[in-house]
Order: sequence, then C-alpha cells, then structure tokens
Amino acid sequence: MTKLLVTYYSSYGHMHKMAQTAADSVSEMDDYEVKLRKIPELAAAKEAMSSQDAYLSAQEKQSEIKEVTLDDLEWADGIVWGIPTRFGNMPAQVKQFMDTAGGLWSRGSLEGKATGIMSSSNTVHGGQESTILASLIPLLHFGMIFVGSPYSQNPELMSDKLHGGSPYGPSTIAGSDGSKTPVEEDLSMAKKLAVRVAKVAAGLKDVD
Ligand SMILES: Cc1cc2nc3c(=O)[nH]c(=O)nc-3n(C[C@H](O)[C@H](O)[C@H](O)COP(=O)(O)O)c2cc1C
Repeated sequence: MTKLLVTYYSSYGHMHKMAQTAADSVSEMDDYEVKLRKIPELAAAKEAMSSQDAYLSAQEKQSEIKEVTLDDLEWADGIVWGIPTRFGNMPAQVKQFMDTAGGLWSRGSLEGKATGIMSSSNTVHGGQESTILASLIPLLHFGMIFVGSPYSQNPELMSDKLHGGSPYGPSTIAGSDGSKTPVEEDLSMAKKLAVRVAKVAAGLKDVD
C-alpha cells in the first residue's frame, strides 16, 4: 500500500477544492491510501479575517477536515501540497508549519518522498508559478523529489482558454474579487498531479 498525503491551506476555498479533487482521484485507485489534511490557521489571520463572510463560509466547509501533523508527513510516501499565493510566495500558515519540521529534516525522515505543489492566486500573473517554485525550496532541503505537470500528460497547458496550470504544477485563478472557482482544466491537472505523485511515490519506496 502506497500512502499519499494531500495537505493544503485555504482561506476562501479554492485550494480546498483543488486538494479535495486531488485526494479523491487517488482514493479511487487500488493499492493507495490517501489522507486529506488542512494546514492549521494562525490566530492573527483568523482574527483579521473574522468579519469576512467568504472566509467564514470557506472555513465552515473545511470544519470536518483534520489538521495536518508532523506524523502525517512522516506517514506519507508522497505529499501533494496546496499552497495559495501571498505576494508571490507561500502563506505564513504554510511556512509556520514547514518550520516545525526541523526534527524530520534532521533525521532525514522526508528524504526520498515524492512531492508536488498546487497553487492559486487572484490574478493570472499574480504569482502562481513563483509560489510553486519558492515553495519547492524547503521541500528540496527536506530531500524530497519534485514531481511537476509535464506537457504530454497535460494538454491543458497548450490551451488558449483562461485557466491555471503550468509545467510546475496545477493552479487556479480566484479572480480579482475571489469569486471564480476552479475550472475543469484546473481540476483535471490537480487529479493528474496527485496520480503522478502517488505513482512516483510507489516507485521510489526503496530509494534513499
Ligand atoms: C495577504 C494576501 C496576499 C495576497 N497576495 C496575492 C498576490 O500576490 N497575487 C495574487 O494574485 N493574489 C494574492 N492574494 C490572493 C490569494 O492568493 C487568493 O485569495 C488565494 O489564492 C485564494 O485561494 P484560497 O481560496 O484557497 O485561499 C493574496 C491574498 C492575501 C490575503
């Protein structure tokens, strides 16, 4: 049994939708076990956004999803991350969680695990690609093996329609007011990344 963790942070539900779709796609496959986990909210962010209906509604929809722990990272053979853009980089929530993984880093516990990253931003050029690339840096420090979204498996990358996604990984455009939801192309790429990370994880199990 190969174990896949899909973990994400989502203020307004876009990454939640992409992560849920990614997790469901591998849940349907034989010989794979999947966990979907959210990255804990920070108290300051919760307070700052507590008057926003869109935030409160998105948090309510995620209330049944368990928070990720370091044990979940250790449990997994492969990890898919859902990381929305904050000024072209990862949110503090994700950085804070990754920064608690020093013990796993020092023991090499994450080395050799497959990993892929999904993202979202409000605008088309608001930093989806830079967020994925910047988020890869700590994952490489952990010794993880990066899995992207190649052109041959993702014809969406050559489409002229407006949607997210790059060879670095799936993404979605939330819109300047956050009201757009992930489109079919975004969800399709999310599914394929999760399947690819899961399959690479299965093949890498004995690699250091
Ligand atoms: C502090 C902050 C910084 C943000 N920075 C950017 C940005 O640089 N570019 C952009 O397009 N969107 C930016 N956004 C919008 C978020 O990326 C967007 O709300 C998020 O991708 C939606 O995903 P979610 O619904 O899963 O939270 C920012 C949002 C916040 C709260």
